[in-house]
Amino acid sequence: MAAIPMATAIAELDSLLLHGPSFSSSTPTDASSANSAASLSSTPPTTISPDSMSLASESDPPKPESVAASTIEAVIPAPDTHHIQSEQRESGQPTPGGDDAIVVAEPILPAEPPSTSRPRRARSSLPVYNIAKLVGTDVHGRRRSKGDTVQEKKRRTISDGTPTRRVNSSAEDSIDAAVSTSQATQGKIDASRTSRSAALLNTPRGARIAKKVPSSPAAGHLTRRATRLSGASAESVVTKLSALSKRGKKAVEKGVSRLTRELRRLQDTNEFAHIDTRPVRYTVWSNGKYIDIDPTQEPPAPEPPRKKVKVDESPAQKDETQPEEDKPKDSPTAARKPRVKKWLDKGLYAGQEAPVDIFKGLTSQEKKKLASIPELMPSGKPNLALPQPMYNGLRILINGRDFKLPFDVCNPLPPGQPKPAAYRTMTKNRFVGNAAAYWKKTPHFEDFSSKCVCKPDDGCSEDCQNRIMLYECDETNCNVGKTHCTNRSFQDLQERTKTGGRYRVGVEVYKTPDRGYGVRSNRCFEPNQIIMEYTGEIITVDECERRMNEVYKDNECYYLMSFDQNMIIDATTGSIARFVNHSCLPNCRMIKWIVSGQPRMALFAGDRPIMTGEELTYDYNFDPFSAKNVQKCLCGSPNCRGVLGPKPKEVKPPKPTKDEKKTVKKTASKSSMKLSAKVPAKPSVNPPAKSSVKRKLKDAFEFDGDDEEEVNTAKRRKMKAATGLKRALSSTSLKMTKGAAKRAAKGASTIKRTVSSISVATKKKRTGLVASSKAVKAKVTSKSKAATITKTKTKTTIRRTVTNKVTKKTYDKKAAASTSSTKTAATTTQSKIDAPSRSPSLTIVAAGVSANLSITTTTTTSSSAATQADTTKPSTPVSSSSSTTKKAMPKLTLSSGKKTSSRKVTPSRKAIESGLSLGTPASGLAKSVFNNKDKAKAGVGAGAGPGMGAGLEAGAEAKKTPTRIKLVNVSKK
Ligand SMILES: C[S@@+](CC[C@H](N)C(=O)[O-])C[C@H]1O[C@@H](n2cnc3c(N)ncnc32)[C@H](O)[C@@H]1O
Repeated sequence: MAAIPMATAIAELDSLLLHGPSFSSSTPTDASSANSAASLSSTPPTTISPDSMSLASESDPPKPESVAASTIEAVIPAPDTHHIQSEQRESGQPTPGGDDAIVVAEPILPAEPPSTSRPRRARSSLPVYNIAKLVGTDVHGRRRSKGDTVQEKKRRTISDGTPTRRVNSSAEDSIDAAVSTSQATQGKIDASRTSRSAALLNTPRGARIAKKVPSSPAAGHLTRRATRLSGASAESVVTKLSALSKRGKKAVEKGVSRLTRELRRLQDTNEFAHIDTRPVRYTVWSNGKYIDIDPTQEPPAPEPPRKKVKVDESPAQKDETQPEEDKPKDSPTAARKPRVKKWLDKGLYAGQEAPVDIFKGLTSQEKKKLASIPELMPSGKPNLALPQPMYNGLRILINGRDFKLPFDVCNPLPPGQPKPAAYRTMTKNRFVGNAAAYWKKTPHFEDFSSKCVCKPDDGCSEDCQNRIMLYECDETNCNVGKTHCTNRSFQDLQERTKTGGRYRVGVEVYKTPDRGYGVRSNRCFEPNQIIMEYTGEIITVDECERRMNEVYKDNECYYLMSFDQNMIIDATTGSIARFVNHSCLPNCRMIKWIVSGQPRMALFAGDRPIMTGEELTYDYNFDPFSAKNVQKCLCGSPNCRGVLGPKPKEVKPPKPTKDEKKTVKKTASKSSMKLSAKVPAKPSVNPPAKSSVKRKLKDAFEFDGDDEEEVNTAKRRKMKAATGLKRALSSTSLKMTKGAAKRAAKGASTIKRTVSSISVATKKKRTGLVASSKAVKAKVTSKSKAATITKTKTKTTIRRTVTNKVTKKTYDKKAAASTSSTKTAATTTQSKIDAPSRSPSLTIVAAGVSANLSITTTTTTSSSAATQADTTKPSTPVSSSSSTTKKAMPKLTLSSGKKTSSRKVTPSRKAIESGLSLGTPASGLAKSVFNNKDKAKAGVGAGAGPGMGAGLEAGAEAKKTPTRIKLVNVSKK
């Protein structure tokens, strides 16, 4: 092997690499050399052909044979002359690296004879690619050509900074390409040598490289080694090729040849080789959120330990609830101990004992019903797997109930309802002004000190006398105790709502499409269940009048309701019950109860359950007093009355039987007082005329259309009462009345009241009633000027004044209660006579019939109104006003007497409520005392209800419009 200068060898090697073995046929010529030189020095090509010099080494991989060639450490004979070689020889430049340099090169192949075929460049069949364009770098061409620095910035480097090819195909690129190809071919080529060879080029880059390239081979070797260590070049294509078969290699070579220059430029990078040198970071996700854990940051401070629960815990529980940090660190197992979830062993009601006595807690009726359902009777063997619900299940099974999912499971109510403008709420009634004093003077139920006589099994249900009288049971008046008592609605309400929440409160205000605001249910309610209390300021009539004239004169809505006696609830400041609208077919009732001696009004569900989302309504029994104030009713019920007006009156009384006539006779003769209020109304319309009497009687009986069944019952009862009354009225003469009044004055008249078989009287009181014959006569002649009801033998005097500007009615009532020692055949009951000093509607309780027995007299002239006004002069001892009738009510016997039994006369709770609901809002006792002369301000007195304001305003129209005189009478036997 002949030694040749190293420079020559390198030059030859470069030449070889640049041309590539495959191009050897075309390279030997000088023309091609010149061509190559031109190519090397040219600006980056925009078009590169496969036979271009710059691409030759890239596009044509070495032959497989050359891969297997071992490293040659010798002189490599130059296959052909090259212009660089020539230059070197001519210039006599020393070979960089010296003679001892190790050159790694592939074996030299024998030169092929010159090809006779046309030059490749001329071959139009070969595709021509604009690589720069393809890779998107052609836009930088001009800038680079001007020596822009971008050129340098764009240069890719391998890990140790060794420059590789650039996009353009300048001379240095060509050299770099050659070097890369050489590396790819042999994998052992010394980069420093190549760089040196590049440095030999007479180009700016050559000059730069010449400066940078270290002169010592060791330095170059280091660079080489570092390049290999980068990981990218070590896994070169050629290395892979060596492991492939011939065909596989060809395929790879073909693929490689198609690699774009850009990709090839990148193939040594970590990204290309998918080598991620960054440290691995594990992301942490919690509850669907990415948690950025910065290892440099300190872990967050542990949460402060929670407050200790006061309840006693077992040691095991304590151990579980103890925070991790509190646990001893020397017991890692304890710290890692997972929390154990406890599951019920069996069934929904696991853990609850099956009731031993399934009758326990049921009412007597429920017990009876349960006994009639064999399926529900205990089989003797308790079902431990699925015991029945302990508390309510059986009751629900017995009674049945419409079912709806609980509120929090299924809430059909759309949220975000518009709410009324801020208004002041009041959860408890507040007496304003003289109202409190007035109430204290009123003979209410303080003297009702006896307890009910219910048994625990009964649970103060339908027959509880407290319930019948609309007293709520409490510790003082209940015989069965809180556990069994079911007559504690207001207490239940308080219990239910004390913790608040939509479901517990159960109602919400919402905007109705056409009636302003309304109230709807947020939950289900059972029939007759208390829903919410109607609270507000309790004011006197005078105060109400003042407010109407001064404060509310411009209001469209009034929230005034007749409450008790002459008092009114003004809910302008009050509970949201004031927003409850009217319906002619309501699902609720407004009922007044006495709770711990105080009157309270509340909205109760009607006779059917109320579903979630239903609008709550009750019948206002609205009396507009004037056509001017009539409002159209928009309740939309099938039986809608069309206007917000009073309940219809109906019921044609049947002809009385002989027995009834006799009874009436007796009744009339016995209690003349009861007629004192009634008599005046009657003759005013029909002195003796029977047809008129009939009509009046027909008018007299109102009924509540809420409950059909109840209505029927009420009708029957009313009919009986009506016959008696009719008879009494028709046969009453002045003389008789006078005599009766005398007897009453003597206390001979006994008022009986049959409520139930339970005697509730604790005090015997005698009531004397003096009804002046003059007053009665005046009433009969419709001049009713005065009626004096005087109860003598007691010293209690109640002055009740319904004040209008002109009208005043004064009652002197000297006994709050009377005694009854007389007993009926079936029941002997003496009730407290004056118990019904509650609102007139409540007086129905005594008779067990429809609460309000009203006689409406229509007077059409102002003179009659004036006459009435006269009757109400303060100086005149009272009269036929509604107030009078209220007081007289208990004294009018409606029961048929002889065959009266407790069962017969005991009103059902529904009947009472029905009657009450009738009486509460605007049913208007005060309406009866309608003082035309004074512009109907008497209407305020008891007009009550939302319609009261209208009643007041109607006063102006009083002279022109018919005056309604409504007398409400309830008698007691
Ligand atoms: C006590 S307020 C009831 C709450 C009232 N909707 C509000 O927005 O304040 C009574 C008034 O509501 C209206 N209203 C109630 N029920 C009605 C009905 N069924 N049809 C028409 N208007 C009704 C009448 O204007 C009535 O004077």
